[in-house]
Amino acid sequence: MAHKRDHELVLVLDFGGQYSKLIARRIREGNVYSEVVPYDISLEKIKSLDPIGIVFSGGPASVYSKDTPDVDSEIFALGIPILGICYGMQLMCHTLAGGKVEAADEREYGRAILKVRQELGLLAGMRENLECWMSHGDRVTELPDGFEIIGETSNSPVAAIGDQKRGFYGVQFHPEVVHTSRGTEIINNFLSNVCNASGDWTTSNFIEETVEEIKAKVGSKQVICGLSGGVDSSVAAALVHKAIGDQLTCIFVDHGLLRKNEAQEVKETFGKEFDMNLIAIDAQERFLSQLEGVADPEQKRKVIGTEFIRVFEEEAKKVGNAQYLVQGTIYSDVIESGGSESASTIKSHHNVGGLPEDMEFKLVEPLRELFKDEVREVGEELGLPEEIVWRQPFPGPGLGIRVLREITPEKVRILKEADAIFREEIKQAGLSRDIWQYFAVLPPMRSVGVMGDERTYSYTIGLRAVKSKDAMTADWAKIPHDLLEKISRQITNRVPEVNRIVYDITSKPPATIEWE
Ligand SMILES: Nc1ncnc2c1ncn2[C@@H]1O[C@H](COP(=O)(O)OP(=O)(O)OP(=O)(O)O)[C@@H](O)[C@H]1O
Ligand SMILES: O=c1[nH]c(=O)c2[nH+]cn([C@@H]3O[C@H](COP(=O)(O)O)[C@@H](O)[C@H]3O)c2[nH]1
Ligand SMILES: NC(=O)CC[C@H](N)C(=O)O
Ligand SMILES: [Mg+2]
Repeated sequence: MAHKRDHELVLVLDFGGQYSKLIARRIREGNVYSEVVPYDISLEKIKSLDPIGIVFSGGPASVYSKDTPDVDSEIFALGIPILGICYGMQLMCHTLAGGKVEAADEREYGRAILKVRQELGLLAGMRENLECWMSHGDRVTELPDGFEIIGETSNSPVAAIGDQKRGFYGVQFHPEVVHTSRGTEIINNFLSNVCNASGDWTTSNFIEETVEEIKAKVGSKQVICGLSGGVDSSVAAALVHKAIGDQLTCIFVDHGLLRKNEAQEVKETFGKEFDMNLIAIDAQERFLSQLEGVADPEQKRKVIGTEFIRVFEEEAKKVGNAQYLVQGTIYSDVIESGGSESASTIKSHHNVGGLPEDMEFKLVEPLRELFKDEVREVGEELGLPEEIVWRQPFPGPGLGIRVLREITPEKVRILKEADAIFREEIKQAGLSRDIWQYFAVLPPMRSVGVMGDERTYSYTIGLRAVKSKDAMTADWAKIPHDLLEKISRQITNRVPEVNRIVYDITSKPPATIEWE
């Protein structure tokens, strides 16, 4: 996004955090323009941009290690308010006189309860305890001069700090994620109480601008789109179709790793709802043969990413040698694939980090900067049907990353059956809109059981169900025990290869939503 000169600006310095972009989004939602910039941006550049506030993001490094991302200490002399989040707070304490950061005895991931000690600055107006989301292994043990503690959790005595005079604040938790209750208010407090922002920014019209950009980019050329039936590629296809109409051909690939009956359902829905060219490809055999013997999760993702592109290349030749490929890539795919300079690779999403190096397509990814909930808003505004907009996310590599380790046709078949039963039960219980994503996984293990007085040595199925909004953080869904019991009974009765069911009760972080 171009710098909007005439508006107030808050800069987010990116230390490689998973949520850096989310911080900027929250600030813009608070009506102040914000941009993410690399942490090593020069002081001169900062001065020339004249921000009203600066945020230091989180990041994977530890401030006390060697060669970690840091800042020029002069940044604290510019007279600009600063908010440090997680690594950002630790860096502030490590750099300013008097502060100290050490590895914590106990690491802290997921939910924590913040006790507000002082309703000051960031925490103004927040008397009661707040639910907040943590993801750290280091902690601040000594405060820099001038700072005081304004909030604590049971594991982090220094969970929120401030130096009111200089307008410096720090939080160990992440106010930018939806799982931190009142996180938005904390960010708004920083903007209005600390930076004295007037709030002169409004989000511009995404659809109109994007349609114009697509037209300008592809002109009269032929374009293909990888269409999965999921929200992201449907919204991307609808946007591109709005821009260039019949120049677009959508390609749906059945790689043999789809859910039970999915290929049929996607073809039907799209035939009915969309007036677009659609080609369906049966590529089951080629994907499964490429995946034979591949067990490493990252390797599997790369094999799948490459094979997708090979199929698209073949099809592109048949539709006027199309050189543009539309993908429904969204921001979480990008950041998890290690999409910023100092960010870790969490997993290579097939459509970003899993792409082959020799790919020649020019990519058209109109949703690359958006989060899932924003994509859904755009989908609704474009008038896409509810069953598409609110479809639960399904990863491009499909069951390929839910059969853990090596994939065999038998394992895919077992997982398909168990997963279909789980989804059917959730739907029947009326919970499908309540739970964000729910599915079964097949771990690479067997265990002993007894069925009809006979010993069994069979597969375990893991059930995963989470609540989320944007996939950046997630909490496990509290499915009623009697429903879990029914699901367990149904799966073990109806899928003979399975004798044990486990339910995943980890949040993200520390886990991710998928198991691979
Ligand atoms: N079976 C498929 N056939 C063709 N393209 C696919 C397929 N699966 C994934 N893709 C491409 O990869 C992109 C990323 O997949 P991803 O699953 O994240 O998105 P989606 O399927 O569009 O949405 P959702 O996250 O809701 O499932 C898709 O937007 C699409 O362009
Ligand atoms: O298109 C995709 N290609 C992939 O390679 C991929 N991996 C995970 N996902 C989906 O992304 C969201 C976040 O997943 P994780 O918490 O497992 O990282 C969840 O909604 C996942 O289902 C993928 N989508
Ligand atoms: N999320 C973060 O910014 C983590 C900071 C640091 N790596 C820690 O573990 O404490
Ligand atoms: Mg999908």
